[in-house]
Parts: sequence; C-alpha cells; structure tokens
Amino acid sequence: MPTDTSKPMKLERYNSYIRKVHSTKLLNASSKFLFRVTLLIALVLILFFTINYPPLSDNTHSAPHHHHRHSFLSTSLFSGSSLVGGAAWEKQVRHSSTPRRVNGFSVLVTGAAGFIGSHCSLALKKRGDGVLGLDNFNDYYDPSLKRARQNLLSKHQIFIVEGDLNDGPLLTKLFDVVPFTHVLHLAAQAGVRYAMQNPQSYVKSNIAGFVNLLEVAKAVNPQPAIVWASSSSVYGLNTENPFSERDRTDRPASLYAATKKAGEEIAHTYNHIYGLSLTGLRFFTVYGPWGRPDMAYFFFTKDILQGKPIDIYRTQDQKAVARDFTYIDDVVKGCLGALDTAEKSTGSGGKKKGPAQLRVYNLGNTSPVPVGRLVSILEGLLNTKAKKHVITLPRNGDVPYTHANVTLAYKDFGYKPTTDLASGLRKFVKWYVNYFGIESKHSKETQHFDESS
Ligand SMILES: O=C(O)[C@H]1O[C@H](OP(=O)(O)OP(=O)(O)OC[C@H]2O[C@@H](n3ccc(=O)[nH]c3=O)[C@H](O)[C@@H]2O)[C@H](O)[C@@H](O)[C@@H]1O
Repeated sequence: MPTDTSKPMKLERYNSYIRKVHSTKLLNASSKFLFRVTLLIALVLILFFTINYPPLSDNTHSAPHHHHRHSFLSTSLFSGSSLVGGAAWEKQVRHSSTPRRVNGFSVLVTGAAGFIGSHCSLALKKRGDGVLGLDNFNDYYDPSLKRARQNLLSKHQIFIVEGDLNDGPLLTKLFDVVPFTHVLHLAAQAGVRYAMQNPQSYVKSNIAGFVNLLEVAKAVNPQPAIVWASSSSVYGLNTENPFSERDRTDRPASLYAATKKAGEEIAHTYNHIYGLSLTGLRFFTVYGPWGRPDMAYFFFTKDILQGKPIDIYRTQDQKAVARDFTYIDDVVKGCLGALDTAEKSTGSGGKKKGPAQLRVYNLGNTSPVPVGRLVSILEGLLNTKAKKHVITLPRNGDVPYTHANVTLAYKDFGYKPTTDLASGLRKFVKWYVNYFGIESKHSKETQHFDESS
C-alpha cells in the first residue's frame, strides 16, 4: 500500500491557501483603509478650499479675514465688470488719468464714489487734471447713492476702478499703468458712532488700508505726493477753543478718532523713512449735496419729511452739542489748495533721498452751530415741524463741540470758508428733494436743478 503522501501535501496546500486568504484579506483591509484615508483627505481639502477661496462674487467687506485671497483672485481676473489688466481696461485707466492742461496733475482719488471724493474728482477734472477713482462700493450706506455719483463722474470722463485699498496687487497695477503725481486719499470707514458696532472695519480701512496704500506709494517711481483725510475728531477731549493744529490730539473719544490719529502717526513714519510727501486734512463735519446718509443733517431731513422723531443730543451737563459744520464746496477748495501746494516726495525705489513735506491742516468753517439750530434751519427749509426728542448724549464716542482755527490753511493755501450753515443746507435740501423726487413746493422751485451742483 503506497504511503499516503497527500496528507503533508494537502496540509502544505491548505497552509498556503490560508496564507493567501490572509494576505488577500490584509490587502483588502489595507486598500479599504487607504481608500477611506484618501476620501477623508479629499473631503478635508474640499472643505479647506471652500472656506479659504470664496467665489469671486463674494462681497469683499463681508468677510474681512478672507480679503487677501479674495483680492488676489479679483485682481488677477476681474474687478467689477471690467477685466483688470486688459487692454480696454488700461485704456480707460489712462484716458481718465491724463491731464488736459499744461503741467496738470494725474490724481488717484480713493473713495471717489464717496461724498467728498466725488466732489473733488469733479473739481479736479473740470480744471484739467487727470483723475482716476478707486472705490470698493461697500454697503456701509446705500451703495445706490455711490453708483449715482459714479454715473455723474463717468459723464465727466472719470473712471472709477472697483477695488479695495487692501488689494496691494491692484494698487501696484494702477501705478504700473499711470505714474500718478498725486494721491487724494479719501477712502475710509467714516462715522463716529458706528465704530462701536463694527470696530474691525475701521482698523481694516483706516489703518491696514492706509498702510497698504503707503507701502505701494513708497515703492513706486516716481513716488506721488499724498493728501489724505484725517478728521476733526482727533481733537477728542481737547478743551482749547478754537482747535488749533498745535493742540493735543492724544485723547480720542472714539475708535474712529483713534484710527484717524493713528493715520497721522503712520504718515509721520512713511514721511520719515521713505521721503513721502504727506498732508493730512482734518475735516470738520462736512455736509452738502450728494452727502452721506449716515450723517445727522441727512437723516434728520429724511425723518422730518417722513414725520419720524429725531434725537437731539445735549451734553451730560445739559448744554447744547455743537459742530463746526463745513460746506462741501469750501472743503473741495481746501483739498485742491493742499494738492496745489504739496511738494514732491523725495524718495525713489523705496529709499529716502532727502527730507520731505509733512503737513496737517484744519479744514473747518470756524463757526460752531448747536444741533438744535441745525434742526430749526431744516424745519424752515422743509416747511415741516420736526418731532424732537432732546436726549443726553449717549456714551457713543461723540464730543460735545468742535470749532476749527483755520489760520494755517489760510496762510499756506488761502483757505477761506464762505458758506454759512443756512445757505449750505438750502443747497443740500434743494438737491435732496430733486434726487429723491420728493413732490413738494420745493421740487417745483428747483425744476432747473443742475445735477452737478
Ligand atoms: O468732523 C469730523 O471729523 C466728523 O464729522 C462727522 O461726525 P459728526 O460731527 O459726529 O457728524 P454727525 O454724525 O452728522 O453728527 C452731527 C451732530 O449731530 C449730533 N447728533 C447725531 C445724531 C443724532 O441722532 N442726534 C444728534 O444730535 C452729533 O452729536 C453731532 O454733534 C462725520 O460723520 C465723520 O465722518 C467726520 O470725521
């Protein structure tokens, strides 16, 4: 009987079968594991990109911390509806910036769709300077008013690039296309009381945005001279009267004021290190046609016409709160005067070559008016009684009064305000009833309104 050799063979086959099964199982298990890990990584990556690279249509100011990535994309591809960097876009930029007078300026106006920005842009263009606007059209107040100002500017051949101050590549691109002689930097997060609701927006525009602009301006060749908007609010708790540029400005009463004061210090630094010519203008409660709807004179007019109550602030010790309300045309003259007397920056290639001009001026009206008086003037112009709530000034960053000494601006560029509050408000109301199509005896009186007034 042959010996059964099949047993060890079978055993061997069985063992090898078991090994195979195990290794296949192992293989199956490890490939399943690998597959799951890959899936997980893919999901994590998708999540990461969704969070960090929002779609292009995203609103830049709704998500400040995403801003840099977003702006990189928007700069590389689109800004608003026009292709940034494209031939047609460059042509528009150049055309808008080219002066039409001998020795005319090429001015980059930031915040050109804003109140003071739009008025200054028109004034510069009318006298033959080249003007390019930059504005992010944010929705701090109704952007349709900014669009309307943009339309007005485009009728005068002024192009506004839609973009943010914090968009470094965009700013660099603009300076690549145009060797701006001047920057009139008016883009900012304005408003004293809103700083308590949205403090970060002040840091983002008034500090980070300003630094970004200065970084670009110091690096370009030639460096432009910069005139920019500071604020009367830097005087804060100052008690000297009237306010002079020599007074203390180290006690701001609001974050808004603190960011403007920070701007003045930052200006000092860039002037000192890089030779940038810098002029800060401390505006005093500027008002007029095409004004800002967040300001008291504007929303008082709206509320009075709609029969809504208005709050009139009084100080803690029940004194009237007063402002040195300054009419827009006077401020525009001040801005142009500052530009005309701005000396050239002295640096080149990011290096200082010699001392450069550093200035600060008050641009006010020199006659403070109590808020109650502002309301009576409006009541007269609107022929409607206001529902007045007189309340004690809430702790909201407001200061009790402002009053400008403008001797310095007068001495250096002949600044002389000529419009009193009653005449200025008359012009504002005339614009207001026309712009909003309000049917009253006022609109009949003003049928022949000139939209650029
Ligand atoms: O001069 C400036 O530097 C500042 O002027 C204005 O700030 P403000 O003077 O507070 O102007 P409004 O907000 O229009 O207020 C005008 C006056 O009305 C008062 N007010 C405001 C709102 C209100 O409901 N009731 C009221 O009595 C304020 O206390 C203030 O005295 C601008 O809003 C700032 O952007 C600018 O920088």
